[in-house]
Amino acid sequence: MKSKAAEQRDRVRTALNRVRHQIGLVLGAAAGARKAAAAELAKLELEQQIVKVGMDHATTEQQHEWSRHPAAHDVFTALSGVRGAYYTDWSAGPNELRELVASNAPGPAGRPPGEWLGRVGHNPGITAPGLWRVGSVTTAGRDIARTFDVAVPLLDESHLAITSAPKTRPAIDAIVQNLLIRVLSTFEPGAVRVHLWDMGQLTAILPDLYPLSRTSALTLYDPGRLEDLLDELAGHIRRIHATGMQAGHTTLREIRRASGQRVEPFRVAVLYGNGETLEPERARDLKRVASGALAAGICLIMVDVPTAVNAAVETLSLLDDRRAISSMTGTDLVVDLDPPLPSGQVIRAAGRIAEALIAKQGGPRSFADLLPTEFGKESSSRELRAPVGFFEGEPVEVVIGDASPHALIGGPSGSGKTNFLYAMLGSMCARYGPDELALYLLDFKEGVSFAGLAPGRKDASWLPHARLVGVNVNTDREFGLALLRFLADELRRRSAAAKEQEVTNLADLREQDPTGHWPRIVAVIDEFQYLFAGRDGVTAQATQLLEDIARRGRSQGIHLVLASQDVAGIEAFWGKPAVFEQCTLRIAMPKARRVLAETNNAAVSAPKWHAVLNHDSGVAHGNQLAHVPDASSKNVFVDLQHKLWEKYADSFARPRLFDGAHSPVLEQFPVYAELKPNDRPRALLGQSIDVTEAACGVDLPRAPGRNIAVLGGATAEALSIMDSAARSLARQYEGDAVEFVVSCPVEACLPAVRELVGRLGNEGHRVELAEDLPARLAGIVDGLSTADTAKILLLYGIDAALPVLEAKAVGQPKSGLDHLRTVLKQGPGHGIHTIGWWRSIARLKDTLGFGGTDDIGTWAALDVQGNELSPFAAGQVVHWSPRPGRALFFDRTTHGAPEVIIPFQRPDFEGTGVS
Ligand SMILES: Nc1ncnc2c1ncn2[C@@H]1O[C@H](COP(=O)(O)OP(=O)(O)OP(=O)(O)O)[C@@H](O)[C@H]1O
Repeated sequence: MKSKAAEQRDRVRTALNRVRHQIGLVLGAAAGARKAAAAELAKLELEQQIVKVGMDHATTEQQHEWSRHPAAHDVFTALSGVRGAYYTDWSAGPNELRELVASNAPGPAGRPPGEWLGRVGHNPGITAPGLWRVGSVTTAGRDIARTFDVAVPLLDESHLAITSAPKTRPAIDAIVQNLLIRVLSTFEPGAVRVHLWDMGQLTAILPDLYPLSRTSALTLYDPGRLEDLLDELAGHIRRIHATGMQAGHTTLREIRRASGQRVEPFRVAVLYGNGETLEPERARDLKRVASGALAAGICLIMVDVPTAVNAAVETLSLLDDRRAISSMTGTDLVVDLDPPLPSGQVIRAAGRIAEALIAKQGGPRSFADLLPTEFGKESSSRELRAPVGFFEGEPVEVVIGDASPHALIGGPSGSGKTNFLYAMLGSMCARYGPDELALYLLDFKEGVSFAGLAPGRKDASWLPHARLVGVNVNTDREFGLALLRFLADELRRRSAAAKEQEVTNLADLREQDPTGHWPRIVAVIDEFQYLFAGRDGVTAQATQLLEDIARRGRSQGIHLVLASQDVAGIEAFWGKPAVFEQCTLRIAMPKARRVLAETNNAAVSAPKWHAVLNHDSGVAHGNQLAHVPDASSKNVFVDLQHKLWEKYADSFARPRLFDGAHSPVLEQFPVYAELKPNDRPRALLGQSIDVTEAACGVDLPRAPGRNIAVLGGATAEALSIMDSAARSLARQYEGDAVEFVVSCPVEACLPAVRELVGRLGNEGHRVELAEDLPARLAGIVDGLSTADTAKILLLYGIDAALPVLEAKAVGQPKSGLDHLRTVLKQGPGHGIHTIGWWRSIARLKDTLGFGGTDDIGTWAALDVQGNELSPFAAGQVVHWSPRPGRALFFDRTTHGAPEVIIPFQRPDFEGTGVS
């Protein structure tokens, strides 16, 4: 019998064995699970490895290694299953992609080159293909069905950034050139412009496209001047943005869609960098351009330019010279790049596009192309708008209105400024009738550039829009001043009318006052810098008036067009920024300096017979290049003028012609012809330098001081003034109601004087050529108190008579000079007026003695200096530079300051020896 203890031990042992068994079981299960897990892990690792490398991409050794894996069979079976299923789904994928590319990259954008290369595109550029082919991707399987096209968006969709791999420049050039020729071949010529910049080279960038470089379709930039390209692009962006904003659009695409017109070409700018970051300023500019470019139809293709831009960018990273990774297809797919298009074919294609573009531009257009089919159909109520030239066949317009009220035109001599003015005036006059546009034309140049616009001897026609034509005014700056004064007066008149109608601009005034005559006024002043040619009163007044007109003319429809040959003209503005700033329309002829903004060099490179038009104060983005047709050749403008003249001449008055080279003729002066006997005779001395044709005259009432002194040694002018004064007075007295007493001690002048005496006598007047002047004066003084007949004393060269006058006759208390002084002092009150010619001021002073200058109430000075005249002009400073054919005239009763006049041309007569 087992002891109790033994039994207990057996029980424990048994229990322990059971536990051991259980533990063994658990451990066995755990080991099995672990093994299974390890196998699963190995299987998954294998699967991962296979997926990573690709079932078909493994090397033979790899394949072999995999096949030795215990799970190889399972894994390959599973993966083949998955892949099979996937490819069953994907079988439609390549096709879908092909169709997608085909529909978004039609024609040259995506089709093989044989179908289009060498043909000129027809797409007008209102819309653009969305994608442009660069290559293809073939997915695993290597069967044709799994190859699909790869294309990138460009133009207004996305930029493209290309990153090179070593030795891939030719491959990159091929990508870029293929893309560019696809783009260029898609659109009609002119619809796309390509800009090329390569940091490393100037000339050898994509040479196959060079045939296009003689057109605007291709522009190359200096390697060191990326800023030029960026500035230009920034300018386009700003301009397009501004145009779009006005019409309520934010992108060029919207503007095109809304207007149905291309408006602006697409632009593709290719930037070749070197993989290094740009200098900070350029990088900033580039970022700025890139962010606004797409909305303006500008696309950047950046090669190795590692600047992150804040805009849509697709990427192509080259793996080698045939393959790349594209952001369009993701990193798993390798793009097989299209091979370069055959160089010869690209050159030919570029050549054809260039020829088509040149042909389309139609070569130089003619003046007739600027003219509308029907004349005078436009209203100038809001603005004046007229084409002045062409760019690539498209008209380029000048706009003068509230936004661009005044124009500044600059260009060196011979650059075509005058021609431009003619083109502009012709184009405007053909569009706007004389009721809509009134011209005031002034040319300070020597020559007669505007003379043909007024009726002439050879051609009786005139430009009906012209109200005033001033030529040969280079010495008559006062005429410029007169024009400015006239414009300032007109400005006031218009302001007053606007105020009365409670409006603020011309358009509204015309609306409120439809029967009023409110044409837009354009005042053209060629070589305007002459206005500022001296440090004198003319310059000061001209500056003030010009500033006033420039500032306020805008809203009253008074516009200045200031032209100048050289920098001097513009320098005249220094210190007068108001005028300069108001000239927001700038027109720079080739090589013009300072007309455009300082950093804007467009005029430097402008070709002959072109002009850079800029409505934005000369800032680069406002540049518009235009070929200006020849408007100045024989009969070109004249033909238009004849047509306009026939149409309007009956209803509009002829313009006033002021020709500084011609003295006026008294007999041809309407004021002279209209003179009749009257109580207040008026002596005409010459022509006023004024916008309206006015004679300047001296009233000779019976009042003290009403004598006239002609001062200076310029004989011809002095005779002229004496002559016109006498003849005009003669017409205002009945036959013998006046007596002319004439004296002329100057031998050389006697024939002229005798001629006048004869003429006055023939007209029935009492006229006496006094031989003994002292005696005659004594007689006049004696008869002063009883004088009833008016007397005009015409005393030529009194200074020559002074010795005789000073001598006292024996027994006489008074000399002839004393009598003369009495006549000068008391005569006018009794209707006895002296018109005397002193050849020097000193002699006049001698004549007057200590009695002061009051008896000389009016004078006309010739070749005497201004400072000598002060005592006769109430002590004021007198600016006067004597010049032939002009006199300085002052009438104490009517003038604040003296004015320049033009003595009349004395009728020719024989035998005077003085002319
Ligand atoms: N667009 C053009 N096409 C053909 N010929 C032109 C053109 N522009 C100007 N010309 C010719 O060039 C010459 C000089 O032109 P224009 O008189 O207009 O120059 P300018 O700049 O006014 O010179 P200047 O200030 O010396 O008068 C003229 O004989 C004119 O016929």
